[in-house]
Amino acid sequence: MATIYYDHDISLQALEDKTVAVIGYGSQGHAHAQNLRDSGVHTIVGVRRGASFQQAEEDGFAVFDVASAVEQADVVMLLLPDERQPEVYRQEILPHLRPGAALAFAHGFNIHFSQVVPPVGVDVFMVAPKGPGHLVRRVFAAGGGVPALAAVEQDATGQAWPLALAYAKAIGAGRAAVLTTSFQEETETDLFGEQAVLCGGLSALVKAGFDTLTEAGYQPEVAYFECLHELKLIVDLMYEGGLAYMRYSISDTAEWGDFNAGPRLVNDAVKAEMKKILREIQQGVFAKGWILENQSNRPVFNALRRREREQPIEVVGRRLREMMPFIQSPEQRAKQQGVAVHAKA
Ligand SMILES: NC(=O)C1=CN([C@@H]2O[C@H](COP(=O)(O)OP(=O)(O)OC[C@H]3O[C@@H](n4cnc5c(N)ncnc54)[C@H](OP(=O)(O)O)[C@@H]3O)[C@@H](O)[C@H]2O)C=CC1
Ligand SMILES: CC[C@](O)(C(C)=O)C(=O)O
Repeated sequence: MATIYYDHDISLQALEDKTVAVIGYGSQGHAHAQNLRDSGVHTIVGVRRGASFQQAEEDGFAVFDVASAVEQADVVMLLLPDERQPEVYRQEILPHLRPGAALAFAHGFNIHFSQVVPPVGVDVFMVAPKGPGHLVRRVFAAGGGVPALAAVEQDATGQAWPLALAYAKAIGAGRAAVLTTSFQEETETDLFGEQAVLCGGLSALVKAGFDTLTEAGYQPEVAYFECLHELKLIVDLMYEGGLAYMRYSISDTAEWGDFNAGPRLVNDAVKAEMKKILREIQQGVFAKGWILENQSNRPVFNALRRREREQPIEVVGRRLREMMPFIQSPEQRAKQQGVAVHAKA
């Protein structure tokens, strides 16, 4: 059984009189920085000059280049894209880390796969929210929290655990659940979840459903609402009350179809493929491929990203969402709530 901490188990004392430098002001960065500040933690931002730098300044933070932020920090939370972290770490972080400072991560990839090797004498911990950064901020601002996994890789000061837990509480995770884990467990389960279920598995399921309906001659708009739009409404029920609450709300006809069709689709062959994906993650095969893809300037990633944006389901979806002004686009939400939208190429 996991050890789970909640707000009432955790003290913020370990962060008192400390400066946290949030490095990167993208999806996770803006959320951590704003939640920490709202929790009374002295927070500065370190990022290169550009859109994020400007946004962090507009959001009222003292913003510095990475090296200057690190020089001032007791806790350095590394929220750059995983693939950029090793180079920035070597050039702009390691030479400026204070002895006894803490180096923190929101995902274990670079520590687990040895792309970042911290010196002895610093604490190394992780607080990995189990949710997208924009929701880490949105849920916190609404009074809730996104659960997080916490781990300590190196405890040089003897204070790494109270610090990690205090950090988790300050970003709102203690309102939901803070689970203790290891860098290895977080890295492998996170990569598996995003590939097999949350992002890869789900996108492929949605697209396959949309294609099946449109190839059979049904209208793309009908297929979009059936296979993508309604998914959010169904998943909201699962989030609130598990599978049982979703099944309580849907018709008995739908529930009967769920029981019968689900296992035919996600059958032993699919589970065998999931196990293969997990093995590739555990053996470092996925990590190696992703590192090499980045070293060669992302030729495959960029081609796939371009192709995916022009899929028929995306084209019809953009048009239909324009007619539903109550669904805020990322840009509208940012304008209304003053939150950052990090543009991706
Ligand atoms: N996205 C998520 O919801 C989740 C992410 N994580 C983890 O959080 C970490 C951050 O990921 P994420 O928030 O997605 O990252 P983003 O891509 O959203 O943000 C990247 C930020 O880093 C800045 N940046 C990029 N390159 C450099 C550089 N060379 N020097 C200085 N700043 C730079 C960007 O600035 P600019 O505007 O100039 O490009 C931007 O502010 C990762 O470890 C990830 O695995 C964990 C859980 C969920
Ligand atoms: C599901 C994707 C994720 O793992 C996340 C939001 O938790 C990520 O790395 O972005």
